[in-house]
Amino acid sequence: MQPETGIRVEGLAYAIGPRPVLGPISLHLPGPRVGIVGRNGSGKSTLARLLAGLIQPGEGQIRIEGVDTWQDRRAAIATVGILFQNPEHQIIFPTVLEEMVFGLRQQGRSKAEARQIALDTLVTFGKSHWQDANTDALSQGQKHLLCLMAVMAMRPRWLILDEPFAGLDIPTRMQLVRHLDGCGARIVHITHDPRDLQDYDQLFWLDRGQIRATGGLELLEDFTAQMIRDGGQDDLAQLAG
Ligand SMILES: Nc1ncnc2c1ncn2[C@@H]1O[C@H](COP(=O)(O)OP(=O)(O)OP(=O)(O)O)[C@@H](O)[C@H]1O
Repeated sequence: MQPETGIRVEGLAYAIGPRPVLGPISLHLPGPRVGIVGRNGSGKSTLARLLAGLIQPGEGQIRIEGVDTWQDRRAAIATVGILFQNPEHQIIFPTVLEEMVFGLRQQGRSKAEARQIALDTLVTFGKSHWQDANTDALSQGQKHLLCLMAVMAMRPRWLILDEPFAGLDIPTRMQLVRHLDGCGARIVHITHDPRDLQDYDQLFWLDRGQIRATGGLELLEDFTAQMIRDGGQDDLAQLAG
């Protein structure tokens, strides 16, 4: 039998209390680059966390390269990494090297091996001089890059990006895109901003927890047109039930 490839989402649903937040959805994301676009509150972060195996599906299953990301956590941390919108939610150690070593230790590597891989990764990114830097003293863009380096040190086959460029200026964004393009992982990029997905050809539109459309770049035009129509309304006034 051929090994399973890509991301398979089957009957995935998630609710918070009585309130359905996502799904049920079924998808096959072959990669290498998948874009998911949706409005605020459409369920993007929930989907990102489910894909990375950080929260338990209410119903259904997610398999990435055949690994059930919730059931098999050990295999999952070798298969999928996630970058959050806010690096402050990811960085917990006082120095760059310690931050990078942590995930590798979680993968079961020895101290010496984890340290060596972290140092090698810093060399690959041209950032060896960062190893003893204080993480608190990094700029927002530098914190994003540290998170990317820390996750790439773990050599995931897939990287889930949850609005990774929100709040970054144009040069910082361009530099991060360059690093991402060269990182070698397959990517699921989840965002509210269609401009982030101009180079993506497998696109999905997430709307109120459901997949509203699937397609190529034309999907971004439809999404933008709908967003402009929504902008003419006052749906911010509606509170979630
Ligand atoms: N802890 C929570 N309690 C209640 N409702 C929640 C909670 N977390 C998320 N939700 C609701 O679930 C829905 C999906 O949230 P999610 O954060 O996944 O959306 P999103 O598309 O990432 O939003 P944004 O773009 O604003 O970050 C939203 O309607 C949100 O209000």
